[in-house]
Amino acid sequence: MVQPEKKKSNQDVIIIKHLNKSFGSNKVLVDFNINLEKDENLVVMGKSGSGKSVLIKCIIGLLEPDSGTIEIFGRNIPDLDRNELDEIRAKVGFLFQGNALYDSMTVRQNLEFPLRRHWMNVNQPEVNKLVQEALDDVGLKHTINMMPAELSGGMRKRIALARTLILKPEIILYDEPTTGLDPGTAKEIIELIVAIQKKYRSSSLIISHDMNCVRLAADRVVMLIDGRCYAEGTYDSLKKSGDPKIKDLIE
Ligand SMILES: Nc1ncnc2c1ncn2[C@@H]1O[C@H](COP(=O)(O)OP(=O)(O)OP(=O)(O)O)[C@@H](O)[C@H]1O
Repeated sequence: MVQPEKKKSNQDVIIIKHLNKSFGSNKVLVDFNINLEKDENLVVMGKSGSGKSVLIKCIIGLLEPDSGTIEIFGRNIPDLDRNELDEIRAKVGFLFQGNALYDSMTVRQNLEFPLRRHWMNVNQPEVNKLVQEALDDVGLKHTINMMPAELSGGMRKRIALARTLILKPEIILYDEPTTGLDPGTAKEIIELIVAIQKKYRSSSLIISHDMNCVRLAADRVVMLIDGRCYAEGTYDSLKKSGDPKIKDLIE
């Protein structure tokens, strides 16, 4: 097993300890431990069916772990009630794999939606400014009055990212952000993720099995193998590993 490298900072925004989650006899997460440091892009890699989605669902409180703790900003997610979870969700952006845009709403209405839900006191001029700024961040100001169906797959991903960014989240969780995109568009999305992290100094946890995403975006990589954090390190350090399970995943 590859040992963790020396840590960059002591500020962890997510700390997951001894997380266990099974479905019947299927042990998906087994004593799983990771931390997300402030200002880093952490990629969690794993094969199909390894438990990446289960992990992200536990983090956002959609699935209840069997045991273990998931601390975000010092609050243990499984202990929170609906209102407390909502407060945390306003500070933790989540980019869904399928984007989850509302097809019957324009781009503007999609972006206004989280503001109306979480920042009820914000006035219309401020809403307009935030919508423009979020669209500018993803390079799609001209799509403001378009419907999602009029956009390409890459553009829909960018709009979904703009909708995540509009609440200025301190943490962003990405669920397979490049799935379903052609390699060129996927690379653009990865570059955007890196640019966003630099601009807002946010912390990102990215679930992915896309090697380009790992190579280009990850400050640190965690390998989810057999339900555990099997290895952790930079892409370069893991690439040099002789461990067959690591080689199998990274190649
Ligand atoms: N609600 C559920 N009920 C029963 N089993 C589930 C449930 N959700 C996930 N699983 C099981 O947990 C395991 C991990 O699934 P998960 O979706 O987390 O994999 P993944 O790593 O995200 O895969 P992929 O890359 O294909 O999306 C699988 O064996 C799956 O069948």
